[in-house]
Amino acid sequence: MASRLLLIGCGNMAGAMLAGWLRAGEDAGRFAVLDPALSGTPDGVRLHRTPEQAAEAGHDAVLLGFKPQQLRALAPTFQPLAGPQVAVHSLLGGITLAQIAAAFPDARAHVRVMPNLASRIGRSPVILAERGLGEAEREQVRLLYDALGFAVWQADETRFDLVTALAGSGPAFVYRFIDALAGAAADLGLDADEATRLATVMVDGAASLAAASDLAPGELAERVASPGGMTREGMDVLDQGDALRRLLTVTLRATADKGAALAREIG
Ligand SMILES: NC(=O)C1=CN([C@@H]2O[C@H](COP(=O)(O)OP(=O)(O)OC[C@H]3O[C@@H](n4cnc5c(N)ncnc54)[C@H](O)[C@@H]3O)[C@@H](O)[C@H]2O)C=CC1
Ligand SMILES: O=C(O)[C@@H]1CCC=N1
Repeated sequence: MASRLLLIGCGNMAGAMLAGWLRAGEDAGRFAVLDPALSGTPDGVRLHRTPEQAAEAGHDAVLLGFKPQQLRALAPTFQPLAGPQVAVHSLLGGITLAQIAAAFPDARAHVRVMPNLASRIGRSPVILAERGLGEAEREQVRLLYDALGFAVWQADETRFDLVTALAGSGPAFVYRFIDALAGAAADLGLDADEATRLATVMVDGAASLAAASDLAPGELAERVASPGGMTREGMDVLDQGDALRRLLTVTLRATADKGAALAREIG
């Protein structure tokens, strides 16, 4: 990995990544944070309040963890932190490698990174794209993000908004599903807290089983639905007119389209 990584903006997402790296046993001294709004950082992680403080401490890579809409306004302030010895990594949803490179033209390499909040527990997919890394450093970067779950290069950057919708935004859709399932059970008579607890543990177990199994999710679903039994009745409701698939197609399209819109906004 880059030996010293400066996280510029460390809110929900970069904070989850930092927690994930420390949980994975990375040395806290390798990380520093630049975020004027943060009340503190984990033990051993330096917190800088100004770019000047951060510049003095030094780093080999920066990870942009603020909002995409802030890129244009903040880039000039942070350009001195992204000189020819530094690689710029970006979490900014929708923002392309070309836009990151245009904002930080002096940096030696640029990496687009799409994790999700499960980074905190080392169970996030992390999608990567890059410009300017050598072969050996590509592997070091992959290993850095692999510590947060499962990191993979996406060679075709035109797919990045779609993988963002699936893997980065995906947890929000799963949480909506859990809420809806628990809410439905509560509407049908179950205690609301019990319904939420059962739905959450069920989704955790079902997802873990799918991840550990050689069987495709569709095949696992068939194994749950005993012939002539209860589950098929419910699956038929979800499958009617491809209702669930159609809903998720619209959901992913809207999410990915917003990525393109954010990129257009930046120009
Ligand atoms: N929340 C998520 O699950 C995911 C978020 N992302 C990306 O991560 C980025 C951050 O999103 P969140 O963490 O959700 O937002 P957030 O609002 O929780 O974090 C943003 C952080 O940036 C800091 N910040 C604002 N202005 C700053 C400045 N001038 N200098 C330094 N720091 C500054 C804020 O104090 C805050 O801590 C976005 O670009 C988003 O697209 C990517 C994948 C998933
Ligand atoms: O909502 C967002 O824009 C970010 C990108 C993926 C997840 N959160």
